[in-house]
Amino acid sequence: MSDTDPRVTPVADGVDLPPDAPPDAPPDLPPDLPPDAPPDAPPDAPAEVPAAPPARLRDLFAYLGEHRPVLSVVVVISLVAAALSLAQPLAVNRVITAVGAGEPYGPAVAVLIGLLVGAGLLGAVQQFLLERTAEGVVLSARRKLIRHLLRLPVREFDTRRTGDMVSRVGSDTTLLRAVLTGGLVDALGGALVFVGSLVAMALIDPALLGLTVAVIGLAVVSVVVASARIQTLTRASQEAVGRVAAGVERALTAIRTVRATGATERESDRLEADAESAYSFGVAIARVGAILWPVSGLAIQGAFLAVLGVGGYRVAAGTLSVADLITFILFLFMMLMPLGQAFSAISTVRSALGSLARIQEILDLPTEDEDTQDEADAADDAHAHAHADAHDAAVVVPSLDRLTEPDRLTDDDPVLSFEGVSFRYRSVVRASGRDRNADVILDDVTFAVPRGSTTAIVGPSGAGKSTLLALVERFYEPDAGTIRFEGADIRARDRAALRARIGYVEQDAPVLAGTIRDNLVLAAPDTTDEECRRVLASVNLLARVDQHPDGLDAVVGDGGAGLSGGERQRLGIARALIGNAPLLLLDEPTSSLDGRNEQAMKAAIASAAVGRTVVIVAHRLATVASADQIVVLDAGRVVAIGTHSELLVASALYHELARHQLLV
Ligand SMILES: Nc1ncnc2c1ncn2[C@@H]1O[C@H](COP(=O)(O)OP(=O)(O)OP(=O)(O)O)[C@@H](O)[C@H]1O
Repeated sequence: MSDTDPRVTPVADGVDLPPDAPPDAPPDLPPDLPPDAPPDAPPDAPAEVPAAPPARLRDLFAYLGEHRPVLSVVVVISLVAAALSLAQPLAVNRVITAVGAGEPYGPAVAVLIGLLVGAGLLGAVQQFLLERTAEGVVLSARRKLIRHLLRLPVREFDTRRTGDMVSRVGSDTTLLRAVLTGGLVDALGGALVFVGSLVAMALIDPALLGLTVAVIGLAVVSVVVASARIQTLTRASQEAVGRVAAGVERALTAIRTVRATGATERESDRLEADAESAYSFGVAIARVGAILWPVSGLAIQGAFLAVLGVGGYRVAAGTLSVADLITFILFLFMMLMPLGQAFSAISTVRSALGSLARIQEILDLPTEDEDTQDEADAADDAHAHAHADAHDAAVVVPSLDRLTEPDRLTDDDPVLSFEGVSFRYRSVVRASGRDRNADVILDDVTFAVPRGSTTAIVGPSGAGKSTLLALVERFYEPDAGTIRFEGADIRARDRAALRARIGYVEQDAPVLAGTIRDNLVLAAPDTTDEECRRVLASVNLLARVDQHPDGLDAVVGDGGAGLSGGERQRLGIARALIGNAPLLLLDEPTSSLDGRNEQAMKAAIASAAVGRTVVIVAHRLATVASADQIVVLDAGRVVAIGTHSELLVASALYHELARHQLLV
């Protein structure tokens, strides 16, 4: 990365901390890093969602609430330890007084040693409990995030970067640990020591105490002001870490393309720039932290010197005893210790709040089941649509009250039907702000899929074929129209129950990292090996699996590395078959298959079709020429429906597609 690259303008230079900046204002980013846009967002990154509001202390305490019993124990321990500490100067006073008076001082020394050992032991127990609870806080934050992330509407994954979400689970949660280990609970016990010391010092010499408080007050004010910046900077730093993770994920998932296009250096430079950005925010945090240390150091030294000077003068003047001055100074240090802890607790809590905002941002999103956004948008659109198309009788929007009960279905009723379905991707509409009609992906789509049939959907790339399948799976909701499955509007069915009745093989990544068996039994973990082998044989994959010494335990990497495109797709079909769902949605890969693979794919589809209804998005007409019906989609509209031979005559577009694929 060159020094002149504007993207790596050291943030440490840009992130100056104007004293009058509001606590939650974003740091002054370099000119090309506007606060509302992620620095270095790659041009192909999905539209970023706006940043969530900063987290509050109340949100943080919600995480500690689960651990209330053990934290109560810790607080009690820390209060007892504080009391033991507070008693130490008094014991010292007794020792000095006894020595001065020539009395036996052994018992006083024994008490002092007892106090020291007791405080030390309690400290160890407290430390362990705190560390364990801190791990518990991280664990519960991770659990919540994982549970929530995996249940977000599919729509959210269109606009968020995977690596950034991974980083929230891995890195942001870790910062929560510091809240407990970084002194918050210590500070509670410390508060007792602090107040106790203040009282003792006030009793010994109120004037000296006034002097001490004045010196320390200055330090407290500067620490509180500076720590507000830490929260803002930590948030920015964690955003940068999220971008690094997202960038690494982007590059690694397309590593072959990156290598083949000679983009390795550029990708590497870009990632390093993101890493430098994280570094720069880290340095800015360190700078603020560095201000805190001398401030607390100065407070300690200043208060000590002031007390020593003025107290020494008063001892000389005979208005204060030596034992009282020493006791006062011991209490002074006792008071300063928790103050130092409080300083560090303030900054760690601020850091944690910075990260917590990123965690909360995800947790505040509605899950797929709670989500009403699509429905609300769809209602808006249906309204607008009704106005625009009032004259267009072709757009049929059946209402839910026309539902057919599934148990009243006859064999002649279609298993699946689209009735006047229209759809646009919300992310595109929101991000572009363009004329919404320009983004219509499906427009008044109507067709029925007879029970037991194989229905192919064909059409040019981008016609909306895969989107049709995504709507059946309820990854998105239609803006208008109704999709019925087994007679019922799919919106009236529970998503999980609906999906359990449908086998879905997606186009791009039908294989998960893991073993062949892991992949097969994803939907039905109890499936036996015999059943796995039977299904693999039906999609013509058994011989391939048996070639491998590990058989069903053979590992396939991320994205199915180790299998060919056709094999991955057939493994996906096998997985869908194992669930034994009555409807199979199959999105055929776009890549050209060789003759043998094409035959294997045709055989797999034929096997899948036995006793089932199959809807297959087909890019290669040869694989679906024998389908019972073929739906031709063009720019989101159904332009023809028929069999292969009918369409060759009736549909110019189909004829054209067939001609290109040398089928006529
Ligand atoms: N998640 C998404 N967010 C926004 N737009 C999308 C999304 N998925 C697809 N699109 C757009 O919707 C249109 C239809 O895409 P779809 O994948 O359904 O087409 P397709 O007919 O299956 O194409 P292909 O044959 O190339 O697979 C395309 O213009 C595509 O860019």
